[in-house]
Amino acid sequence: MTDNSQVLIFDTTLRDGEQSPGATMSHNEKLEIAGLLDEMGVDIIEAGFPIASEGDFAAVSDIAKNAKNSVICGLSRANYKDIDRCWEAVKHAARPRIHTFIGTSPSHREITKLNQDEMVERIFETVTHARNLCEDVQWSAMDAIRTERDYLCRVVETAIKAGATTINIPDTVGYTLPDESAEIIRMLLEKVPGASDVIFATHCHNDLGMATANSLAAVSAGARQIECTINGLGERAGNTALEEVVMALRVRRDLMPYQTKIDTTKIMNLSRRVSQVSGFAVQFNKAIVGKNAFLHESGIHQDGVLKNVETFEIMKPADIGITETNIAMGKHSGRAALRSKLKELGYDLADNQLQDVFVRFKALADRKKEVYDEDLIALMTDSAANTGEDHLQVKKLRVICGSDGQEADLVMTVNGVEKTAHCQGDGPVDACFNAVKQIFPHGARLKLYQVQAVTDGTDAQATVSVRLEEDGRIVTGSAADTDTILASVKAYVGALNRLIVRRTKTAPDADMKTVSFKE
Ligand SMILES: CC(=O)SCCNC(=O)CCNC(=O)[C@H](O)C(C)(C)COP(=O)(O)OP(=O)(O)OC[C@H]1O[C@@H](n2cnc3c(N)ncnc32)[C@H](O)[C@@H]1OP(=O)(O)O
Ligand SMILES: CC(C)C(=O)C(=O)O
Repeated sequence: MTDNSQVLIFDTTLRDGEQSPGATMSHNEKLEIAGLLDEMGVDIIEAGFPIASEGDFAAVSDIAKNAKNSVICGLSRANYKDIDRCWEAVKHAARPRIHTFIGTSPSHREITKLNQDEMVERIFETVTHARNLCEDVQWSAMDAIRTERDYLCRVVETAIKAGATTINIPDTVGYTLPDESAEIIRMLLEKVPGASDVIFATHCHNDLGMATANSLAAVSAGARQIECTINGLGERAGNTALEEVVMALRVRRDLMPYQTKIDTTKIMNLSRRVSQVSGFAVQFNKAIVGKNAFLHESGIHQDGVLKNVETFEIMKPADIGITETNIAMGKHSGRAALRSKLKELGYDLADNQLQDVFVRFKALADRKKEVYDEDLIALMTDSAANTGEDHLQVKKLRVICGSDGQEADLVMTVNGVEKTAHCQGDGPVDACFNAVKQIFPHGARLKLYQVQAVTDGTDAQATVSVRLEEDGRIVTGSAADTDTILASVKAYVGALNRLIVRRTKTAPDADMKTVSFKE
C-alpha cells in the first residue's frame, strides 16, 4: 500500500457476525448485504467459512461472482482441505483473498495438539499452499493477544516468509486494553523482519466493551486494516462496530489523520438492514446507529441545538444517512422545541396559542413516554375542533368494564350547569354515550364512530371521530387521548357542540340557554 494514511475496512458481518447465536442469514440476504457493503466502499468482505457447510460455500461463491469493487475473502483453518475449499469459492471474485488462521496461544496449541515448532511448520506449509493458489493471503494468529510475545514474533515472521500479504492480530476473547493493543502492533513492526512489507490488521472483540478503542489504538501504532461488523454483530459481546471506527476516524481526524473509503451516508441503511435480516435489534443508545444516537429530548438540549447544532452534536445525522428529525418530543421538552416541531408540521403559532398547546402537550407527555408527530397533529386537530363555543363540557368520567357488564359515571356541564348520569350499556363506549344522552337528550343519529391509534404501543393516543346527523345536518367531532373511552366521549360531545352551533346559526334568534333539544 502506498498511502500510509489509508485504513482498510475489512467487514466480517457475514462470517464472524453470523457466528452470533441466532443471527443466521439466508443465502439471498447474504447476497444483498454483501452488495450493500460493496456499494458502501468496504475494502474486503469476509463472506463466510466455505468448509463449514454447502450453504456457506454457495454464499461465498455467489458473493464472489457478484462483487464489484470489494476484495472477497473466505476463512479456512490451517489445513489443505479448508484452504482448497475456500479457494474454490473465492476464486470467482475479481479480487479474491484466502484467509487462513490458527490459534497460537498456549491453550490453543493444546487444542490442535501442536508444539511450538510443529505449529511453525504447519503455518509455513499452509500459508505457502494458500499463496500457491491466490496472490492475496491473509494469515491470522487466533488469540494473538494471549500468545507469548517472542512466539508471536516467530509465527508472524513465518507467515510473512511463506507469503502472507496481510497479518491479522486478533484479540479473540476481547481481553486487551488500548495501550497493550498498540504495544503489540508496535513491537511486531519493530522486531519482525519483513513486517513493513505487509499490512497489519486488528480484529477485536467487545467482551470488555473495548473493541473500538483497541482497534483505533492498533491503528495509531501502525495497523492499517480494521476488521469489524455492522452494528458490532459477532460472537459473544460482538466485534468492533464498523460504524464506530469509521465515524471515529472521520470525526477525530485532528488526532488520528487516517481515512477510509467508506461512504458514511450509507451506514444507517445498512445497519437497519443487518438488524432486520439477523433479527438482532440495535440497542437504542448504541453509538452512531442507535435510535437515540442523534435525538435530543430535553428542553435545554433542544433549545441548544435549535440555536446552534454544534452545542450537542459532534457529527451530522446526514453524514450517516439519517434523514429524520433530531428532536424527540417528550416530558422534558420545552417551548422552543414545541414551536419548532409544530412549525415543521405546518402550524405557525402565536405566543398565546403556543402557550395553550404547550400546557396540553405537557399533560399528554406526562402520560405518554414519547410524543410523536402524529400525536402533535392530533393535539392540534383537537384544539382546532374546539370552537370556543362549548355549551357542553365533559368534567369527569369513570368507567367500569369487565365480564360483569359496563357502567359509566359521567359529570358534564350544560351551559355551565353541572349534571351527572350513571348508565349501563353494551360495552364501555355505549355506556358512556348513553350517559351523554341522559344528560343532554337529543335526536341526532350516530352515523360514524371510528377509532384510530395514531402511534404504536399500548400508550398510543387514539383519535376518535364521531359523525352525527340531525334533520339533514351532518356534524363531526374528533378528539385524541391516550384513553380511548375518554377520547370517544370528547369526540361525541364535540360533535354535539357543533350541532348546537349549527342549530343556532340556522335559527339565529334562538337563545342557547333555553333552546329545546329533541329527545
Ligand atoms: C475465533 C473464530 O471465530 S474461529 C472461526 C469459528 N467459526 C466456526 O467454527 C464456524 C464454522 N465451523 C464449522 O462449521 C465446524 O466447526 C467445521 C466444519 C469447521 C469443523 O467441524 P468438525 O470437523 O466437526 O470439527 P469441530 O468443530 O468439532 O472441531 C474443530 C476441529 O478443528 C480443529 N481446529 C480448530 N481451529 C483450527 C485451525 N485454525 N487449524 C486447524 N485445525 C483447527 C480443532 O482442533 C478440531 O479438530 P479435531 O476435530 O481434530 O479435534
Ligand atoms: C479467525 C479469527 C480472525 C477470529 O475470528 C478471531 O480470532 O476472533
